[in-house]
Amino acid sequence: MKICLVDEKGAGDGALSAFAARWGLEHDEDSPLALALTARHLELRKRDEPKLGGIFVDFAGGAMAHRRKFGGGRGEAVVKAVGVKGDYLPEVVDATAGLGRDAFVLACVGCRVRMLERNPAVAALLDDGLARGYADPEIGPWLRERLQLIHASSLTALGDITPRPQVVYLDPMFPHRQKSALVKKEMRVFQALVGPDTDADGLLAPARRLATKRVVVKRPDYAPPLAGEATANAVVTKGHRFDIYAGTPE
Ligand SMILES: C[S@@+](CC[C@H](N)C(=O)[O-])C[C@H]1O[C@@H](n2cnc3c(N)ncnc32)[C@H](O)[C@@H]1O
Repeated sequence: MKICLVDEKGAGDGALSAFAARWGLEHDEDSPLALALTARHLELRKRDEPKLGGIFVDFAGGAMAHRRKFGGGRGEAVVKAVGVKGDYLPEVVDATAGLGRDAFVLACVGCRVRMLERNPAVAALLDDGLARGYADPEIGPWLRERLQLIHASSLTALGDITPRPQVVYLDPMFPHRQKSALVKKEMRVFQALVGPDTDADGLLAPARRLATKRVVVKRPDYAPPLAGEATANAVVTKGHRFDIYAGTPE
């Protein structure tokens, strides 16, 4: 994938090309998107709209820390949708990890989550956030146990995942209905990188074969069900639906 790679921490040409090779990235001076290695973290920017600011993954601080400390915990819709109850904490494969927010909410309540992300720049952002999260004295010890990243496409990789999880979680990108100026700044930067996941329908069948208990699909409330497969079972919030499908018992 071509993107403008920026070295702001003085990593040097060798380190920058090793980083590019590791993630399958190619430096492109003319790309409208930049991935900057700064002294603190890896940051994605939209070069033609600098006012939007950069995005990076931060599990230990910022909005995710606030959500961990003051958010809904077991009351979060995604937690209810995967079926957490009492001592039951399902193992989850998050097959469309993105910036890892939903996976982190699940990890915070005690679920083990294997995240799959195919976009190399998103995977690099996530890996950078995980490394800092793993090193954090407060969350590091349990985060290392509960949250892992696999850089792969779920369309092909779901068939090889062992051991099988109880739940597979899907949250593919869906075209936004709001005019782009209204979409949150951060979301605009992310959308510029990822775009709609037009092949997402192909994820439902392999996800249902892999999960031993259920598949949960997050959709905006105006979106049709994934792969046109309607289900009566869903957790509904303001703005979203978490559609629930049966998996394949062992
Ligand atoms: C809407 S975002 C997910 C947001 C995530 N739930 C969160 O809480 O941050 C969708 C992500 O799924 C990824 N994705 C889509 N199809 C995929 C596939 N077949 N395999 C792996 N990742 C995929 C996209 O690259 C994108 O980063």
